Amino acid sequence: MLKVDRLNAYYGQSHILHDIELEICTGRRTTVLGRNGAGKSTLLKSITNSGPRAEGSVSVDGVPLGRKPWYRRAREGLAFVPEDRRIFTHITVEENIELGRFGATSERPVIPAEQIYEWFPMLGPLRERLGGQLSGGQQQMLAVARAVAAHPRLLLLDEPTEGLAPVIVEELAEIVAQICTEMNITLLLVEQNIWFSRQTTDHVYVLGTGSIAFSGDWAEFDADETIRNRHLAIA
Ligand SMILES: Nc1ncnc2c1ncn2[C@@H]1O[C@H](COP(=O)(O)OP(=O)(O)OP(=O)(O)O)[C@@H](O)[C@H]1O
Repeated sequence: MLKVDRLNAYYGQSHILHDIELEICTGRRTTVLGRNGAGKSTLLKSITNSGPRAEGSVSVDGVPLGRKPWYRRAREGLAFVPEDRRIFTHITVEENIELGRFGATSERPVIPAEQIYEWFPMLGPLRERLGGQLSGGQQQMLAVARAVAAHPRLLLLDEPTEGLAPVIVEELAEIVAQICTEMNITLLLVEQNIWFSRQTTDHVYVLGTGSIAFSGDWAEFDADETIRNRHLAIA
């Protein structure tokens, strides 16, 4: 479904990503693990054309994405939750979710509000609260809720667990896994949190400094101590 071919990305003169190749089939859930500074956010920003200068090709279902920005792709079923979440702070939780709905189509009908609050029980009592009055964990829940409100077919998540309390990480993992399964969403997650990745995905890439160092399932990942020691600094 999503294919990334020989992707190179640059910030000014700095060559950050080197010949990245990724392939994610429909309905698969994939994580890209990497240390701080490995290039995870740069990868998602390159795919979504929202930052670095990128060369190479990114296609969805065989159609090259070109330079059209990702926020204009909601109606194509593509959703992205960036690291900074982009919550609208001066409108309510309900209105933030409402805004996410504009990307729905007749083939991918809008998700009713009640279904969203069932998936994200934390948000129900906060419906009338302004986005700017939420905690970090509540904002992250809202960012994911808004992204799924239009029933996407492909969801990109940039380090959703960053700065969250362990109990919220656990809740978010359960929700992400449930939603992706129920709606058959293809997921590309970039993370440092291996536990969260393990709960939510079935295929792992490891990004060394700017290039793919490993690709496999969790059993293969667990068997490869060298990869974990060299690129993730865990035993
Ligand atoms: N706007 C920018 N301008 C110049 N260099 C940048 C910019 N953003 C990131 N970089 C550099 O690109 C490299 C990869 O950064 P990136 O943010 O993609 O890493 P990351 O794996 O997402 O790390 P983190 O987990 O810390 O967010 C780093 O060396 C970083 O300093």
